[in-house]
Order: sequence, then structure tokens, then C-alpha cells
Amino acid sequence: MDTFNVLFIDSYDSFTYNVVRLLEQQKLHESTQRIKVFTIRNDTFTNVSQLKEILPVIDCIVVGPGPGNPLNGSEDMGIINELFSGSDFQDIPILGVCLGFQALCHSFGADIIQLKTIKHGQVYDINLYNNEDTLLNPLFLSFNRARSFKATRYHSLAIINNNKSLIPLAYTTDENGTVLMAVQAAKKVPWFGVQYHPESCCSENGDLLVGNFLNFAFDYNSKTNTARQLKKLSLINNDQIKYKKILYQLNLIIDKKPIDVDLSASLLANKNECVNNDILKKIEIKEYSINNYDKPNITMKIAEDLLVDYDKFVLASSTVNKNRGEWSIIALPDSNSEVFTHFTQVNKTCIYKWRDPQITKNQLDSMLEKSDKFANSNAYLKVFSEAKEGFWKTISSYMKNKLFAYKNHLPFIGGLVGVMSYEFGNYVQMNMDPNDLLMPDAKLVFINNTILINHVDKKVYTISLNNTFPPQISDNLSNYLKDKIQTTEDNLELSKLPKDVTFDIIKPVKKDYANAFEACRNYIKQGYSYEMCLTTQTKITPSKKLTPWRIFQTLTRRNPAPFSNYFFFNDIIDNDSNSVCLVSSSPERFLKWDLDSCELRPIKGTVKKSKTMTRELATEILKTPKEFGENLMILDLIRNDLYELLSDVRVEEFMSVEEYATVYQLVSVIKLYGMANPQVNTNNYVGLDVLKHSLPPGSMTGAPKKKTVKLLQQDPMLETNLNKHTTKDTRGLYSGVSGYWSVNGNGDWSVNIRCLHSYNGGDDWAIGAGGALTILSNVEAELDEVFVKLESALQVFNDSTQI
Ligand SMILES: C=C(O[C@@H]1C=C(C(=O)O)C=C[C@H]1O)C(=O)O
Ligand SMILES: NC(=O)CC[C@H](N)C(=O)O
Repeated sequence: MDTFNVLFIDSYDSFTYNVVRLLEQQKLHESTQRIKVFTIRNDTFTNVSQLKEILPVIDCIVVGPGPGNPLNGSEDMGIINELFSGSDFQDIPILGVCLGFQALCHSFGADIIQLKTIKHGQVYDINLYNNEDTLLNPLFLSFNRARSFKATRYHSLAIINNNKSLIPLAYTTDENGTVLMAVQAAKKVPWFGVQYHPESCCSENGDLLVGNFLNFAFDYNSKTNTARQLKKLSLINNDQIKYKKILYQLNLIIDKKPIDVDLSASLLANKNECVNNDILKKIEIKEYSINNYDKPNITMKIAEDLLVDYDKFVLASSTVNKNRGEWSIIALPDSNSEVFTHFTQVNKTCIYKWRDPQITKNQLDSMLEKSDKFANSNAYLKVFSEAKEGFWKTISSYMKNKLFAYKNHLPFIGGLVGVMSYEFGNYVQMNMDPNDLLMPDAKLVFINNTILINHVDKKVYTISLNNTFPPQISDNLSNYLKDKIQTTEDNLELSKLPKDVTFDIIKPVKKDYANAFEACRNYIKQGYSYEMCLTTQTKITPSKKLTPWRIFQTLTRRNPAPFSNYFFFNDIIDNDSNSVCLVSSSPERFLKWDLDSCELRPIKGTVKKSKTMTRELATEILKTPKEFGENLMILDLIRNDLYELLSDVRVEEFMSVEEYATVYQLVSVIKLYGMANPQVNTNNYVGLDVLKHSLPPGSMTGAPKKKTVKLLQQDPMLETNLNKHTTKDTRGLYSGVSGYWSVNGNGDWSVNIRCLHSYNGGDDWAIGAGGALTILSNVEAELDEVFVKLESALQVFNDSTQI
């Protein structure tokens, strides 16, 4: 079947694929042609004549939203201004959305202004002009003229229509007065534009609008004898094929290849064959009941009472809620555990075994410095050059023949656990200074032996992938769980750190924050960003070293959270003092996946708890335009990240209020379905692809992601100046993720916030804290919010147990 080809021009926006999917979901009334959207960037071509070449096989063009301003020319717009100003495209239907709309209007001589009151993530009533021009206008066909409809706005700039050749179709009213919301270009030119975002999950009639445009384009192409149509008809078959090929190749420029096409196949194939699977023969699972004691701190008790002498990673829930915090995981690395470390600073990966007696810190350092490729024959050790991209491949090829769908109701039965930094995510650049200390950006350890705790069903499981679960631990555990656990009262001492240790704490400076805040505001005003997550770092140096575990014990008691993680990577025998550590008490799941679906739970919107701040009051505050807009922007951004890969994305919870130890948070839940259906998931994506694709978490960047990450990182007045007291220029593990990828195909990763991290085994620590800035933010309130978040982890170093 022939397709109706839409060329989508993306300006590196974070809402692009919401529009693309909306277009694809529409149907043509007069044709059975399927709508196919080909997406390119505004700078994919260096000039429009290259685009002109393929016009005969394109049925219409959609120019999407994006950061920047048409007045800045090609730097922000690529070929878009040229497209609208040249005469070669006046016979192809074009729809401009937001930035695309502004560029269209600008090409007709309309003025672009900065709105006095800027609107980002705000829902407004859109009204149609009630006059001759709009009554039968194809763009708003079947719209109910008697009433307005709601739509989301994301714009700093607006159009003043002082030009007769632009026909105004819709408007809204706000503090700025009447703001133009939709136009048709001069009557003979088949171009339309909308200032609002029809693709936002809060916009009404988005499908009707884009459907109308596509149907208009179809009619226009069939009824109008344009030069383009004539050229299309005159193309001989071979040329048609040639141009179509070019179009399909263009669509591949934005790389959406899965990390490894075989991953999902091997997972699903193994599902049926697992009875004969060699791996399965070695698996050993024991189940215990814990009816005696059901507090979430059972995880800590097991670790404290039974595992003192063992290396362990803990992914605990210290609060239990439906669908998050139901499970705790204690992962036990041992000499069989492979450790995968990636350093983005030098583009290198190391692989070795956990605490291999033959590997020393010096040896590893010198290899990292010197060799491009090195394998040590005595020890199991590999050091080689690869970029982030390569590291994803390295871990997936390691896991490939270990994956098998088995006991999928258990979240984790063994597999990779670990941490990833902010810098490990997309768009973040590292500027390496040769004198910088090397800090790993991803650390993953393969776990064979696990203790799994289900807080809801009150069950404990011991699981070994290779029949090596330490008998000592399972014996002790079984006795421990059989006896009524005596110490139901928690040891209060642990909610404080030892009295004889003092802490030197360096916090960010208010003035630097105010400067950075102002700089962010300017970027937002100019239309470069809609929301920026500005973050700070606080440095803590203890007078005497405390173990990471001791700090974790206090943190989980002081700030219970569904994602309380403990990672101490003392994986080289003589290197405890240089080890990476993360102790977190995060409320925020980034991404959970199973074989068929993914769940993301971005948090945006924070209110401090206090005696007078009730849940009702917090709910009221959290639904004000400021918090609503903050959350909606990230919600739409996450939809976009998922839609880029697959088509079945649903908002399952819309801005729920959740209560934590020190704050109320506004949370939305977005799910992606259809990964197990090969007809839908034609690229064979698995959860790991979604993780790779959507890091760093949108809630830690702001929107649009690419431009905002760049501004946060490269403008020296922002995070660089604000965090100069920490000497390092990176966010590190803060703003990254930690979690697992189980061999049964499940995964769960939380955002590293409300956490402490150290790169020297705990000699000093950093706490990151930040918040999203929008045009509605106020500097005092934002700084307060940063300190509230900071305090949720920093309170560990206060003497009091009061919250
Ligand atoms: C940046 C932090 O938190 C992020 C920002 C939030 C906000 O702006 O409301 C809420 C949760 C997190 O996504 C932090 O805790 O440091
Ligand atoms: N969402 C957009 O496309 C925004 C367009 C433009 N950068 C503005 O701020 O007005």
C-alpha cells in the first residue's frame, strides 16, 4: 500500500515525537493510504535546495516546535527560515507548530515579540475568530465554533500580526491581551500554523486539528495542478523509487537503533525453552515467611544482624507503597561477580572480578593511563577504549546469553546492579582536564546471590543463579526469620551519627544562586528553554572517617523513602579509600520495566512539610499554575522520550500528590506498552534501550532537554560558578540513576536525588540539591526549596532526630 508521506522538521525539541505520533494516528478520509512520518532535524540539510530534490515524494511538511527564535536565523532554525521565505515551497502544504508557526509568520513580515507574561505548560481557552475566513477554514473543520477549547501553551515569544497576508484563525486572552494562536498564510499558499501545542496531553482536539491538516493536504494535492504535482506525475518509476529511498535514508539520520536487536529475541525465545536451559539448572530459590515482623526496616535488620562481614549492595524500600517500595533487594557480590566500570572522561571501560586478589589499584591506574586495549593474562582484567555508546553494547552483549524470562513476578533474581552518573546520559559533554581525578560514570556489578524481601506479601527469598548462596547466611536467615525477631524496636542510636565526629559543611552561596537563577530566567525569556533544573552541590568533610554503611544506616532512618540505595564499590582490594559510594533516599522512580512495558514516574512540584502544611493545603499549592506547569512540561517530555521509540504511551496517573518524610511531591505516571509484541516493537527494543535513550532523567534537566543541558553545563555563570566550592565541574552520581537489570528481563532505576555520594570511600561527601525553574519561579522560594531538599539528606549530619 502506498503511503502518505509527511516530512517532519524537528528543531531539537522535547515534544517532537508527541506531534509525530499524533500525525501517525490519523486517517485520511478519501484514501486508504497510511500516514508515514519521516523526521529530520532543521540542520540535516545545509540548504533548502537539497530538500527541494525530494519534494515530489513528500505530501506535506510539518515544522515542529523548539528552542530559540526565528530572528536568530539559521543558528536556531537551520533551514526553516529559508524554507518559508523561498518561493519553491509555496505549493506544498505546511503546518507550523509553535516555533514553526513563528517562523511561518515571520516570513510574511509579522513581528516577533517577547511576551510580557510568558506561558510554559499553561492550559488556555482557545477561541476561533468568528468571521468569514475562519468559518469554513479547513484547519478548524468540525470544531465547535460556539465554544472555546483547551490547549497547552509553551512559548516565550509571540506574533504580532501586522500583515494582511496572514489570516488570523484563533486567539486566546491573558495578561498580555489577545494573543494570536493560529493562522493561515495568504489564501493561495497552503500553509497553516498554530502557536499552541496540539500534541500536549492537556490539549483538546489535537487529533482533530492535525487530522484536518492532513486531509486538507490530501485534497489540495489531488485537486491542485501545482508544479510539484506535475513533477510528481512525470516522474518515471525509477525516479520515484530513487527519491523514496532517499527519504527512507533521511529518516535514519536520527539514530534509533536498539543497543542489540537480539536482546528481546533471546529473552522471549528463552521463555519457552527455559526448562532445558543450562542456567536454570543451577538456579536455587528458597522462600520464607516473615509474619512476625513486617516493618520495612526488616531489610536493614537483616543486613545489620546477619551480613556485617559480607560485601553487599542494598536497594531497600524504607517506605512501602503500592507499586513502589514493595520490594527490597540485598545483592551479594562475590569473587565470581564481574565489575563493569566506564569512565566518560577518558572513554574507557574496565572489566574485572570483584576484589580479585591479583588486581591492585596501581595496576589498574597505569592501564587506564596507558593502554588502548589491555588484557592481563593472570587476572581476569580488561581495559579498553570505548565511548558511552560502546559501554551499553558491552553490558548488553555480556547479558545476552544470560537473559531468560523466568519467575517474572520476582523483580530481581540476579543480574547487573549499579549506578550511572548524570554525565553518562545523552547530550552531556565532559571537558577533560588531564589533572582531573578519574571518576567513574557507570559502575555495574553482576550479582549471583540475592536476598529479596517482599514487604506486602511478607516473604523473603534467597536466590542464587549458580548454586553458590553462602550456606552460613541462609542458615542464619532461616533461624532468624523463624524466631520471633526480638528487637522489634529499632535501635534509636542509629538515627544519629556518632557524637565524636564533626563535619565541615560547605553549602552553595545565596548570591551565586541568585545570579544563576537570573541567568536561567533570561534564557527562558528569550525562548531557549521552557524549564531548567538548576542544581547545587554541598560538600561535607567529616573530622573522622565514617563508613558509607554507617551513613546509610542513619539516612534510611531519618529520611525513609521507597528507593533507599546503598552502593559501596570497594571492588579493588587495596583501594577502599578511593572507592565510589552512593547512599540515597530517593522518592523518585526513573524507569521500571518488565518484558512488555515501561513505567516512568517523574516528580515535579515540591512543598515542604510542616505542622501547618496539611495534605489538603499542599494539594492546593501543588495544583497552582506554577507547579502544574512544571509537572506538565516534564510529563510531555517523558511522553516524547517514549514516543520516539514506540507508539503505545499512556498517562496512567496525572499529577498525584505523594507524601514523604519531609516533603509533598507532585508525581505523574507514564507507561509504555507493547514491547513484547513483535508486530508493534519492530525494532526489538528492550527496557535497556529505553534507559539508554532517556538519560539523563528529564526531571533533572528541564525542557527542551538538549538545549537546556547544554546551557546548564556551558554557561559558566550557572552550575559551574554555583558549585565552585566543590572543585569539580560535574554533577556526578547526583542526577544520575541507580538500580538493576535482572536476568529475567526486569529492571528498575531510581533517580539519584536526596542522596550523598563520594569518590574517595567517604573521606568527603557531596549532596546535590536543585529544582526546576520556570518563568513563574521566584528566587527566594526556589532557594528555600533547594534547602528543603538538601536538608532531607543533610540532616544526617545534624545531631537531632527531629524532622
Ligand atoms: C533536583 C531535585 O529534585 C528534582 C526536582 C523536583 C522539583 O523541581 O520539584 C522534584 C523532584 C526531582 O525531580 C533534588 O532533589 O535535588
Ligand atoms: N515551544 C516552542 O516551539 C517555543 C518557540 C519559541 N522558542 C518560544 O519560546 O516562543
